[in-house]
Amino acid sequence: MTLPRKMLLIGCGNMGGAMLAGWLRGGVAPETFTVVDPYLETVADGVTLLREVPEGEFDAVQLAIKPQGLADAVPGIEPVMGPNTVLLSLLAGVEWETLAQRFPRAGGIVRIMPNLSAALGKSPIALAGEGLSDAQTAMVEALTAPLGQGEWIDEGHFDLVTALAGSGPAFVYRFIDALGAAATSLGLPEEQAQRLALATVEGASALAAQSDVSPGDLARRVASPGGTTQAGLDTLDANNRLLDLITDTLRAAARRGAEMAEEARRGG
Ligand SMILES: NC(=O)C1=CN([C@@H]2O[C@H](COP(=O)(O)OP(=O)(O)OC[C@H]3O[C@@H](n4cnc5c(N)ncnc54)[C@H](OP(=O)(O)O)[C@@H]3O)[C@@H](O)[C@H]2O)C=CC1
Ligand SMILES: O=C(O)[C@@H]1CCC=N1
Repeated sequence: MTLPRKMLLIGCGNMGGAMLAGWLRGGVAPETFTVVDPYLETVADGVTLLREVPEGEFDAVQLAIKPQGLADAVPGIEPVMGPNTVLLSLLAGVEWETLAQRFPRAGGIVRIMPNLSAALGKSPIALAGEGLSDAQTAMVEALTAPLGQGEWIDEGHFDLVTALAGSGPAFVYRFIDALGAAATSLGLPEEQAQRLALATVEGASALAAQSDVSPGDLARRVASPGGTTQAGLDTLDANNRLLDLITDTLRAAARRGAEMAEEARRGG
């Protein structure tokens, strides 16, 4: 494990903040981190908070700003890059090649796609990069370890993996809401319905994560033949309703990633 000695975090909002929380929770020394964020008010003890990119050398620089802010941010960030600096980019859609053109002096560039569960060390983390030394690869993998399950992927799959694993929590949160709202519309008090919906999804996903059988088999275990669950599953599965809806959902998210790649390529 070769964590960076000094790491610059540019942008510390929803996702950057979740990652920082995950690193600190995982025992990474707070003194490792310098955060640059225009309005963030506080950071954990030991972390340095700045308004502007400082001078100096960093082993790793993480970009966690909105993709649409990249063009404006580049001039301020580029000077901190050097042959010993690995750039990690969370920017959805923005391709490795676009980053390489914007940051030609970076010693290595990696696209990284976690989700908000990084704060709990439970995020899938997709990684894509090329030309990294063994030491740089080891550093990136050491950084992902406290946040969850790192996995190198083909960059051609990045938009789809972003839809699945980056945006995915939002789709799950919608499902929890729908479970509760549906029960409310059928007569259960709202607060009780929401509480039961959340507890059900929490328990079901924890069991699925620990189980040695597939989610499909678990669903079959819940469903007694001719019972209540089967009646519900038949409704979800009729004409592939749920599968088609989720396929359309991932397709729309991935397509937006491809559009954002194009916008970034054109300099947006
Ligand atoms: N949210 C998520 O679940 C996920 C997000 N991502 C990616 O992470 C990135 C960040 O998303 P998210 O955290 O949701 O966005 P947020 O808007 O919550 O966070 C971005 C932060 O960066 C700050 N910022 C903006 N410009 C600069 C700058 N030039 N220098 C330093 N800080 C700056 C913003 O400040 P201010 O608001 O004051 O402008 C804000 O605090 C995006 O590229 C997104 O694609 C990837 C996976 C999941
Ligand atoms: O919505 C977005 O564009 C980002 C990428 C994945 C999650 N949030």
